[in-house]
Amino acid sequence: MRHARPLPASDPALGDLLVEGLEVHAPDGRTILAVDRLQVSAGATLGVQGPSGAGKSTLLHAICGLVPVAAGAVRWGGTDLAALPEAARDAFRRRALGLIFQDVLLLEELSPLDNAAVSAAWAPRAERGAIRARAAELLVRFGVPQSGSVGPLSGGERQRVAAARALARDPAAILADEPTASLDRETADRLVADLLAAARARGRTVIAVSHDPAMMAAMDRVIQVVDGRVRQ
Ligand SMILES: Nc1ncnc2c1ncn2[C@@H]1O[C@H](COP(=O)(O)OP(=O)(O)OP(=O)(O)O)[C@@H](O)[C@H]1O
Repeated sequence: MRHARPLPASDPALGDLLVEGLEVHAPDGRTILAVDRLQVSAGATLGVQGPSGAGKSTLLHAICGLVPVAAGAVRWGGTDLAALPEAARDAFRRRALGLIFQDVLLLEELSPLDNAAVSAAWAPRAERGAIRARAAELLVRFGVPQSGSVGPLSGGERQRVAAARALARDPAAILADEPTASLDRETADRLVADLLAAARARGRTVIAVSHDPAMMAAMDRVIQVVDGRVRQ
């Protein structure tokens, strides 16, 4: 992987998230999400619940700059992600945000450790050792082997490798979409406990979409998304 300039270290002082007047439209122009105001303090954990098709994933994608927005602002501290061009949004996301999505895409030919430490590839040279060390530590904590290929890993183990990957660079905020969807109760509870403990220990923001009541119960605050609207 080649990058013109290494990205600076993750910024722990990213600040609060403030979403204002946000609108996301489908390609046919239909409004699929409209948020008047949503604030998440730096270091807080927020759960997002709601019926299927309500707009939860769209909200998460807008918050991390993965979908273009038709109107409004998505401010992380002083940066309005919605106002940035796509390349700058991508750079911001790589630098400041850790993503754990439902479809866990791992590099099949690499080991769990190489997958969890993959962000070292685009980090400045001086940070690479720390990222790899953190990735190794997280895999131990999550109970996943570091070596071998990821091919034979179970869905739950893959989910935990993805969580370690999201946390290894120590991002200022972690955004998760149904991180416990494919896990049994015990594994889900352990992942949530580990994820929140790791984030809280370092004052990191967590925003998680989930249908899992146990996960929602562990969050500082829970909002509902219904018909493309946020109910606080
Ligand atoms: N690219 C798109 N084109 C057209 N419609 C879309 C697009 N993306 C999302 N939608 C629609 O927007 C609505 C919200 O979708 P979204 O995936 O955000 O819901 P969700 O609450 O996350 O659902 P689930 O819980 O089933 O994952 C749905 O009606 C969906 O069909």
